[in-house]
Amino acid sequence: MSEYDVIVIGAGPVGENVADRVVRGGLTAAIVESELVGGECSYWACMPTKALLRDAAALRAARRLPGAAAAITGGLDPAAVFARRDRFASNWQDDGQVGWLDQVGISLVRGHGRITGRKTVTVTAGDGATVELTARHAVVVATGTSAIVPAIPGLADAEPWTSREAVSTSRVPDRLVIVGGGVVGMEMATAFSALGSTVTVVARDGVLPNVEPYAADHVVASLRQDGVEVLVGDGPSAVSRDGVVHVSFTDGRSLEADEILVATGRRPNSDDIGLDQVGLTPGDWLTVDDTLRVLGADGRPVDDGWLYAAGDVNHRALLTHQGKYQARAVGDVVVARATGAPVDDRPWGRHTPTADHRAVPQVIFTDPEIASVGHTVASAERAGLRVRVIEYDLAAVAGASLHADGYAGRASMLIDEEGDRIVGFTAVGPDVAELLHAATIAITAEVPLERLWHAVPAYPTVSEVWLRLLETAGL
Ligand SMILES: Cc1cc2nc3c(=O)[nH]c(=O)nc-3n(C[C@H](O)[C@H](O)[C@H](O)COP(=O)(O)OP(=O)(O)OC[C@H]3O[C@@H](n4cnc5c(N)ncnc54)[C@H](O)[C@@H]3O)c2cc1C
Ligand SMILES: NC(=O)c1ccc[n+]([C@@H]2O[C@H](COP(=O)([O-])OP(=O)(O)OC[C@H]3O[C@@H](n4cnc5c(N)ncnc54)[C@H](O)[C@@H]3O)[C@@H](O)[C@H]2O)c1
Repeated sequence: MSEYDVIVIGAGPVGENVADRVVRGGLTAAIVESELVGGECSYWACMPTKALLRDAAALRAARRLPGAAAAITGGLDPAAVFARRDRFASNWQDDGQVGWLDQVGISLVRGHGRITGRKTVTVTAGDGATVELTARHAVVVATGTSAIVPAIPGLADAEPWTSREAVSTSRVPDRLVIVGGGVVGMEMATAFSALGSTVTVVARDGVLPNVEPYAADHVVASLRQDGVEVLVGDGPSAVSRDGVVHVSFTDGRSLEADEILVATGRRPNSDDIGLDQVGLTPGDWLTVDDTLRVLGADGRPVDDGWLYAAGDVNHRALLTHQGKYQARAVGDVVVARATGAPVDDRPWGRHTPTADHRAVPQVIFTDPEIASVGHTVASAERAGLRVRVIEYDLAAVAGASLHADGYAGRASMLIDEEGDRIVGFTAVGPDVAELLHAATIAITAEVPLERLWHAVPAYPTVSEVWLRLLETAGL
């Protein structure tokens, strides 16, 4: 049996950052990992997907400028794209990250972790050997999520790709069907269409339902222009594979493909981590309080509050940067509670990841990109906020028209009618990703509009849209 101050289950980006903060705070930490240190993000999600998308984005950017376009003599080289992707996925080897754990003094225990008692985690290694770890102060669950494969007749037997297979393949299928019009589905449609696949997206419930509809419309129009078929409103009723994949729909239509990718959302990796030991239901998302202590059915921290959950598994925001923000807060609060230092759990306090509720930034790396933070019109309505919507055509911004010929895009901001502060921002257009952090700062810092008026965007940059939005708002 080994004893540590803190045990973290899951060495994805979130678990690694929790352990790092704990060790920086002077405590000892062990991290348990059943696959690769670095988690989904490093090997099968953020990094490799963005590597798959980046070459095509650079090529499109050059094609939008006549002089640069004249220099392009060939198309995308899939083998070179896959080779660069392999580098960004560290060739699915975790020695680099293991070396970092060692360097900062975090103990790695390889194997599957399960809670087997109060502050106790039993780790089962690949060869079946077990080791029992106990925590003096806290156990933090950071086990992430896995792809959902929906119960469509024949789908599982047809051995569909999930995001893992799509992201790690070195093969471009001639015809690719993507089930799901969410973020994974639309990014992969963008990537594989550029790599040369004929892509059909089956977006039963619409495309990118959580962003402003105008932004999703821009992406759909652009994908359709590139030959991607986007089917909205119907889902597959049956799937089979006999060399090729056959997809049937409820209205009698059917289509054939060489590969099928399921991108229909995520489920928490919580089915086999011993949740029953603390009175919770295996397979559920973990509900947490504002310092990320796991809550029981009675709404109170389970046991006496030694169990925490951070990252995807608590379902607050399924994004790496937001999970790492939670990790910094939870690592620090565990140290504070262990050492008797003050806990700052007020909204926006040091130990409270309040931005999860107010200002979650996201970039969707489609063509065009979508950058958003805070509320959309729909989410503001659901939250009962009265907002004023200000929109502006990005094509009318000097910096945007210089950036690319035929620049098409749009930006909007939502102003809280009562507070006169921005509570939401969305932009869609080529290379809007880097516009986002200004909006994130404006929202988290609750900058009054009359002060924002003095933040002058440089000319001629795409950021000049800020000035245009403020002018449109009447300032
Ligand atoms: C295709 C795709 C693209 C994405 N792109 C982006 C993006 O561009 N930007 C962004 O911000 N987010 C992106 N995301 C989301 C991002 O990947 C997740 O938000 C992030 O990985 C969550 O980190 P995590 O540490 O909570 O979980 P994970 O990264 O899933 O890590 C959890 C770790 O826990 C381990 N584990 C699980 N159970 C156990 C156990 N019982 N014992 C031991 N170890 C265990 C797992 O093996 C894994 O290593 C993307 C997701 C997908 C699917
Ligand atoms: N750039 C980024 O930030 C980025 C990139 C990829 C993923 N992610 C994160 O990963 C998470 C998971 O993404 P995702 O796209 O897997 O999930 P998602 O929940 O965003 O989208 C899944 C979509 O599949 C649809 N769907 C479900 N069942 C279906 C069926 N039977 N037939 C057809 N459609 C069906 C849903 O209506 C939904 O629109 C997201 O929450 C996102 O935040 C982020």
